[in-house]
Order: sequence, then structure tokens, then C-alpha cells
Amino acid sequence: MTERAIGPVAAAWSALAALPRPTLADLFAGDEGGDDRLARLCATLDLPGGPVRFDWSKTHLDPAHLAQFEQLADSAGFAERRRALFAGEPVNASEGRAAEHMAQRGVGAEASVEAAAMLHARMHMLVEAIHGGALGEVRHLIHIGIGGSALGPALAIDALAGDNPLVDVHVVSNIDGVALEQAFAACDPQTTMIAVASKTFTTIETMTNAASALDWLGQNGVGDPYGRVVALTAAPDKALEWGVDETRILPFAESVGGRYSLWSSIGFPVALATGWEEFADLLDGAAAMDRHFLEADGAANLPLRAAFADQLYARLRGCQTRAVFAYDQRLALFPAYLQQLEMESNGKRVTTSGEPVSGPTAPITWGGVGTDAQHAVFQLLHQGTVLAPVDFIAAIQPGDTLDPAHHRILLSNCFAQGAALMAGKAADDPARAYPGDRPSATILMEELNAATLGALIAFHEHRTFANAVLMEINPFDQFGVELGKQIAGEIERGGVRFDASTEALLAAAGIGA
Ligand SMILES: O=P(O)(O)OC[C@H]1O[C@](O)(CO)[C@@H](O)[C@@H]1O
Repeated sequence: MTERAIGPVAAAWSALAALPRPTLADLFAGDEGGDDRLARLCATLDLPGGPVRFDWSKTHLDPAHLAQFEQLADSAGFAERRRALFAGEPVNASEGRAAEHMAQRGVGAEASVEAAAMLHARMHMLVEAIHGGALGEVRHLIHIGIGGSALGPALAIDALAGDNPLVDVHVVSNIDGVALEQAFAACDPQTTMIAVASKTFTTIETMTNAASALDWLGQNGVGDPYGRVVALTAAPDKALEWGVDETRILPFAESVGGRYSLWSSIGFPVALATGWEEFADLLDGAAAMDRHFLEADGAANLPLRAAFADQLYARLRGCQTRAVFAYDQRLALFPAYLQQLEMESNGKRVTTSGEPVSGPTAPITWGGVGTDAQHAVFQLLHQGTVLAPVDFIAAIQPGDTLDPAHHRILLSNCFAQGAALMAGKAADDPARAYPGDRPSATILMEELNAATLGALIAFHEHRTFANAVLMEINPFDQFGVELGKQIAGEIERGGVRFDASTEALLAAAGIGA
């Protein structure tokens, strides 16, 4: 009996698994030498907002791995899948849809780019009208959305708006009424607008919160609450039906996925808080990263190179998590943003052709801000029994105006952590020994601004896509979130019996009794 022929992708994975595993110390000290490593694995991109350095030298990628990962990318059809993505072809095969978030930034199929530009022009007009006072005094915006309809705006506003936003924005996502009440407490109803952000305009959390926000306006003397609502959606008909005036519905294309929608009208609160120019810079920075991703080949393609390292740790070394620490208070929400981007995209168990995957898919993304995290979770990173590759993100220019010591200490700590994880330290007392050889990557921006933030997010979008290609999965659907929603709906409607544990919980909470 002949053995079943192994396909080129499986063969590339087998070859990768068979490669020698030099330590980071070996790699820096060996033939390659530290300088060569930097030349090979640290690159600076000159982006619209300033240079950004991507240092992957403290990972275990070596020339043999890079060559073999390039072979894997070829076998998995990376160039063709990237072409199809940018051409607006239905790369999200399970839903028969394209994934055209890049068109929102002016890169992609011509018709989609033109359509996005028209919708942006409409959004621009509304933003200018509000800033110009055409809708009365607007001091606050309560932006109501969840998941991709909330995380991007919250991140961008936190990172860019500073202490004096043009409009004070409160992003409310949770159905827990506490979240909405906190926003109410911070806003004057007479000068508050409501943005209802939902691609589908059906999400129960968002629609329930939106209805309560309208009630709040009405109960506080606003004569026409619907007159204060802006809808950000790919389902304009539903928004119209719900009662939003057509002039305040800002649509976006169905081909823009929820977790990729910051660039569409979902970014409206960002433009309102920071001004249209900043929003345009965000798009420009992302577009520069799009062009890099589209044009660079092999390991010179930085999102693809990052995906090689991601796969090295997730598939070849069995790392079940990856950690991300922003040494920048303005990026405190970045790990949460990445959690949705990476885990909702690549937390899958079947390939694009419906077969079970041949290895682990997305690791769990987690993290926080430095230096806080050093005093909380870094113990495990340095001495714990699990290996978690770490990304550090920082900016050379400070975001504050205090004594430069603040920023100097911040950056020193960031770089010290990467060095310590790699070098480790021997000690007679095992409790005081550090094993070292623990990988990290560093993204160092000259400055955090709208354009570099746009590039940073786009880098991670493309990294996520590149990972999906290497694992042969579809990053653009998310059926895994449906079952829980469906069961919650059944509970709300009543009449269905569940397992004994769930029934007891429902009874304890007095639900459906
Ligand atoms: O924008 P919508 O349609 O309200 O969906 C919100 C979020 O819900 C999800 O569909 C998952 O539950 C996300 O993908 C999406 O970003």
C-alpha cells in the first residue's frame, strides 16, 4: 500500500518542524552576528506620521526559518490570496463576501475606493456641520456600539483626542446599564448627540442601549430625541425604519467587516473628537501600510514576517498565548482592540475548505500597559513555566510635557524587559535564576500620532490575514459568536428548557419564572 502523498503546505510545515532550534544567545553570537541579525530582522518604515521601527531580531527567526516560512507562504498561495484580498474578490468564502477595509483608506478595487470616498465625503460634511454648529451646540457624543463598532473608536479617541477633544465622546458598549448611566452622568442632555454604530443595526446590546439613550434625552427635556441621532451602519434601511433621519445616516459597505470598520463611518466619533484632518491622517497612515503589505515580497514584508514569528511560536513551539504591552498610556486599549482583531479573526478550527485544521490556530492575545504590567504579570513571563512571546510597543517622543525623566524611565524599562527576557540570568539559587531565551519583538514609533496609529492598526490587520493564510483558514467570518447569542434570544423569548445547571441559574436570577 502506498502512503498518501503529503501536500506542499504539510511538507513545508514538516520541514519547519525539523529545523534546528538555536537559542537567541546563539543567534546573536553565532555566524550571523548581532549586526547581521539587526540588518535581517529589524526594519524601519518611513510612514506619513514618521518612521516606525519593527524589530523582530529577538525572536527565534533565523535564515533557515525565514527561507522555509517563505516556502510555506508560497505553498499556501500567499501572493494569490493577497491579490484577491486587494482586488475585492470574495475572500470571505463562507459568507461569499469581499473584505474591503483597505478601500476605505483608498487602496483596493477602483469602484470600491470611489464608493468609500463618496461616503467619506458625506461623513466629512456632517462632521463639519456639527463642528460649525449647524445642529445646535454639541458638546458631547454618546457613541453606542459593541465589538468592532466600539473598540476601534474607543482606541483611536483614547490615543489621539487628548484632554481637549472638539467633542467629548463616551463610547458605550455593554448592555449592563451601568455603562450607559456612567455616560449619562458625564453628559448634558441638551448638548448631547447619540451615535448608533452597528453594521447590522440589529445587535441587541446596541439597540437596547440606543433606545434607553433616546428615553434619557426625552426625559431630560429634549423635544425631538431622534433629531439628535446619527446612525453608522451598513444597513441604512434598518436605521431609517428605526427612525433616524436620512440626512444623519452614514452608511458603509457590507464588505467592511465589523472588526475592520474603524476606517468607515464607524470612525465618525474619532473625526468628531479630533477633527477631520486627524481622521484623514489615520486613513493615510493605514494606506501606507497597505501599500507596503501589497508590494513587499517574502520576509521583507513586515506583517508577513511577524506572522512567520507568530507561527513559529504558536505552531512549532506550542505557545497558547501571545502578550502585547504598550509602553504608552495612550495605547492602553490596544491589547483589547487586538484581542478582537486576532481572536475573532483567527480563532478557528476548520480550513477554508472545511477540513479540520492541522495545528493550533490563533493563540490567546493578552497584555496591558507598561510599566504597570511589570509589577503584575511579568513575573510569569520571566520565570513561569509557559512560554509567551511578547510584543512591546512604544514611541520615542513623549506624549506628556512633564520632566523628561518620565519618558526616559518608561522607555528604559521597555527595552530592559526585552533584553532581560532574552538574556536571562544564572544564579545559584534556582528561585533567583532566569532561564532567558524568551522572545520578544519591539515596534518603536518616532511619534504616536494619527498616521502612525493608522499604520500600527493596519500592520496588525495584515499580520492577522497573513497568519490566516499560513494556517489556511478564513479570518473574515465569526460564526463562533452566534450560538451564545441565539441561546440568549431563546431565554429572552422563554418557552425553551435548558440543562439543569442553566435552569437553576435562571431560577436563581428570577428570569423566565
Ligand atoms: O456592528 P454590529 O452589527 O452591531 O456587530 C457588533 C459586533 O458583533 C460581532 O458580530 C460579534 O458578536 C462583531 O463581529 C461585531 O463587531
